[in-house]
Amino acid sequence: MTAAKRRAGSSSSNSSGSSSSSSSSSSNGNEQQSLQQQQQHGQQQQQQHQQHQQQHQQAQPHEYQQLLQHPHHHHHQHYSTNGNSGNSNGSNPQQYHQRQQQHQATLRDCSVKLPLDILWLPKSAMRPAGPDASPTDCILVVGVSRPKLAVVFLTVMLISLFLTFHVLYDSAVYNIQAAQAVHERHRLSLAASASSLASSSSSSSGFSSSSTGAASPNHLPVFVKPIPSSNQLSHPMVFPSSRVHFPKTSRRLPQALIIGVRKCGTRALLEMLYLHPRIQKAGGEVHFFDRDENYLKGLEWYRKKMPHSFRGQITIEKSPSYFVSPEVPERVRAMNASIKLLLIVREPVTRAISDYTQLRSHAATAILPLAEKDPPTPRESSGGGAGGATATATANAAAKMPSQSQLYAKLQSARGYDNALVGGSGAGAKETKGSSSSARRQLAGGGGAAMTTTTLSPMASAAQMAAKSFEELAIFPNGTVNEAYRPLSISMYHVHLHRWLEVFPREQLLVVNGDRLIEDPVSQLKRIEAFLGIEHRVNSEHFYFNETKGFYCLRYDNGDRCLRETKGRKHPHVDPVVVSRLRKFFAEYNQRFYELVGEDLGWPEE
Ligand SMILES: Nc1ncnc2c1ncn2[C@@H]1O[C@H](COP(=O)(O)OS(=O)(=O)O)[C@@H](OP(=O)(O)O)[C@H]1O
Repeated sequence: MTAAKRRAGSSSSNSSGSSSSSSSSSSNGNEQQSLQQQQQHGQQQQQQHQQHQQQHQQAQPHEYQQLLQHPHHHHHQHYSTNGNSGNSNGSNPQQYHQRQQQHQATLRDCSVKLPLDILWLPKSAMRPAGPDASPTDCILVVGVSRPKLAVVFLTVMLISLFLTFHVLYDSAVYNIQAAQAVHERHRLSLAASASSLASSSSSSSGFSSSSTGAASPNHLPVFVKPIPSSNQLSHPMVFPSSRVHFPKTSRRLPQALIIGVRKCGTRALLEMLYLHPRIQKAGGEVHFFDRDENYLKGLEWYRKKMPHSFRGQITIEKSPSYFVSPEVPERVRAMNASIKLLLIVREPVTRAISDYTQLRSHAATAILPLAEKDPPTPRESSGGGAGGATATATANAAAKMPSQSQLYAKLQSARGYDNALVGGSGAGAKETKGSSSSARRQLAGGGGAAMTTTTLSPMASAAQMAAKSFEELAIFPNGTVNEAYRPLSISMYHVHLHRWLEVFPREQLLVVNGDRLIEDPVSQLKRIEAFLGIEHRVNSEHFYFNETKGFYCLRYDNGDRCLRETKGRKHPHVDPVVVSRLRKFFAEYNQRFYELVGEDLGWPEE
């Protein structure tokens, strides 16, 4: 084989040598002369070639016959004859045949080992020699001596090529997605900063940053994870500094849901879980299952609201009002019957007070600018236009404030309670769209005996809401508990949980103790990791206790974060007699809840 190649090399160098001599002659004479010379030269070459072929065929006619009949065998002879014919022709024919046999034996050995045979032949061997054929024209014949092995060999090569291409493609896609994620985070960060200037509302909370250092307890700056620098990307999952990079991400429907309960630490739970490299979270509350207008948009709409995740990661969404919305369990099951459900609960009275604190805060935020501006036109708000607006606000102040429609939307959401149940018909009731009078009743103190039927303007409603104390709203003057008061009815956990357990098996739902999550997050997270089937990764190094905030804050590679100021609000003082009264009231409900979940959470009964 090597000798055959050498032969081919020398043939080609002869060929180039002759072409260079022809070019030198053309440069010496005129064009016609050189043309004639070239023609003569060509004819000479043809004659030489024909002579050479005739000699060759005469000397070894049987080789060409063998070639046509048995090219592999011919190859061996051709190789040995061409490699040694000069010497062998002049030597002892016996020695020649011995050498021939040795060569053939060696080549047979090689052909056994290699699946491919490469045969280097003059082209003339494959077709009748024509006038234009040159002795230097050769043809490379590749024969397959072991076809099965060759097929395997080619398949492996093709697969390798495909995989290489695939990896390159994936890494390109990954880079594009990474760039988009950075851009998106940058956008969110700017939006969060803008909204924090406009208002301190807490619709879908993020973080406040303690890493900025200057945060005062009363006005912590709003924080949505920091804008990453080009070489320091903050997302602990998508851009891990010391984590494995998986090539492909896509938006996936959630495999786990935090279904509630409102004000029990749903945000804290989600952010803490997000410390785990196997968890991805939907940024805001999507309200897919509890809002008809979203649900009708379909699962594809919902999926697009989900973050990009790698294969093997778990996407989690939280919308606390899922827990109290009657139609949600069935809808969730229709999406994924084996979804894992996380329910975080707190001691019911504390939860109710927290709920009241948030509602009052929303009402207060809404009421101030409303009092300083004209009431909105009907086009701006569905909430009616009456109200004691004054025209004293300066244009400057107005420019800094959120728009009327924004404020009314906020107020609506405070009244609408995230579209979950309200008022007079107890814990299982559901708000019907546009039932603003029932919402107003809620703001004014709930249903029951003390329920007012007066139609109130949004501002008046908000004013009432902000003015009434928790005690007034929770307990009627006659001393009975206002069960229809929504912060209380949501705390009747067993009523809502019952609906879920009619649809999902108990083992698909994990009850997280929200009070313990505040005091000892790691122990609760361990349980959740086990429930979700992911390795234990979130530990005490991920947390530090922030004295100013009075809560654990989260520790990332690139800084420390506390939840924003709407999480961990200071609660108003509530008369201990009322607290005790409510705890007694809830004792029976709590027992039923313990029975449902199979665990005594030990909430105080007075
Ligand atoms: N680490 C940490 N930091 C701050 N806040 C924490 C934390 N862990 C739990 N919590 C408690 O979370 C309560 C808010 O609950 P939610 O996030 O479910 O509220 S919401 O329904 O989404 O509005 C919030 O309730 P309030 O204290 O009444 O504000 C907190 O008590």
